[in-house]
Amino acid sequence: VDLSVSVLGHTFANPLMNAAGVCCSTTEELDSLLASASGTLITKSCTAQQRDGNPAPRFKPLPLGSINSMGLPNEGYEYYAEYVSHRAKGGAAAKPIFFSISGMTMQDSADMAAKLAAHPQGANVLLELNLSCPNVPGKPQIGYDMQDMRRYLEAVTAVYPRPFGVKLPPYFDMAHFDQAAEVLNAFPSVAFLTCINSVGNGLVIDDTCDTVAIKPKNGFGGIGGEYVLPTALANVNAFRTRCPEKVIIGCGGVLCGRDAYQHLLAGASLVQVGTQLWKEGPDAFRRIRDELQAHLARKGYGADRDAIGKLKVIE
Ligand SMILES: O=C(O)c1[nH]c(=O)[nH]c(=O)c1Cl
Repeated sequence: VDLSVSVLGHTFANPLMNAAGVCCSTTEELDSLLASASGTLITKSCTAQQRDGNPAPRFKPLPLGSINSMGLPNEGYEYYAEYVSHRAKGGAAAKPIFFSISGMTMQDSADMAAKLAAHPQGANVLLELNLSCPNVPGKPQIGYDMQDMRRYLEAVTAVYPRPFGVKLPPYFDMAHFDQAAEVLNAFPSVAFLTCINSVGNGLVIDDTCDTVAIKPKNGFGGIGGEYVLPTALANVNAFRTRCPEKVIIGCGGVLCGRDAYQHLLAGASLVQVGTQLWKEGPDAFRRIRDELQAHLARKGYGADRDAIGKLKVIE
């Protein structure tokens, strides 16, 4: 089965990649993804300057997923810009690299986007603008404020001439799907949507000691893993149908090849792996890729792209 996917001006050997934030904060981690069976990779969401992030414990793996309130720890924009200078390749050896930006202010995001636009490897980098970090105390999610989201996209499109994408939070109401899609469709250069970021502000309790699992925000943090697959699939499909000109990247609840297949059916062209990558390491990509390949073959598909958006409803 041909797993290659050609979207956004690039061809990927397969649709799998990491979710921003997981196994992608340092050169070593990023190189481990580059060496893995993933189709491509994305850098940790960066801010203008290096950040330590929230106090630990700030991440906990769980039987059915994970909770995190990292607080945007990252090495700063220049570190990741330097990384893509050596690693992003065009031409035959292409492994285009996604670059996640999550400025502490709109101005910071616009400034970093302008720098990325001028980057020598700019044509081999795909910007994913993070509008959905749920874990910086005092900073409400941009993706949940439609006017804020519009202002952000106006500021970034004013300085970033290339097609780019946004990392969206999960929405849970049809009216919100409609409102968000209306804003996003007003920006043709927003070429892809990554659905979803973690389900914000869950609370995990360790009842052996009657205590919350993580320290920041009195234990409130973003939920990932098995818990979120139905919500992720709904968001992939909702934006697939509302934004037909945009590419959808699925993220959320992918543990195995069949989960990735479900994201394709829902309308995703690429599929990100977060919590399961954290638990299993980059070898997860070979396993999930082979499982996806086997599943598509069993279903009689010649290529994974033939499955994209093929979800049937009950008439
Ligand atoms: O706390 C984080 O660093 C974080 N954690 C998430 O679950 N999603 C994000 O976009 C970010 Cl930026």
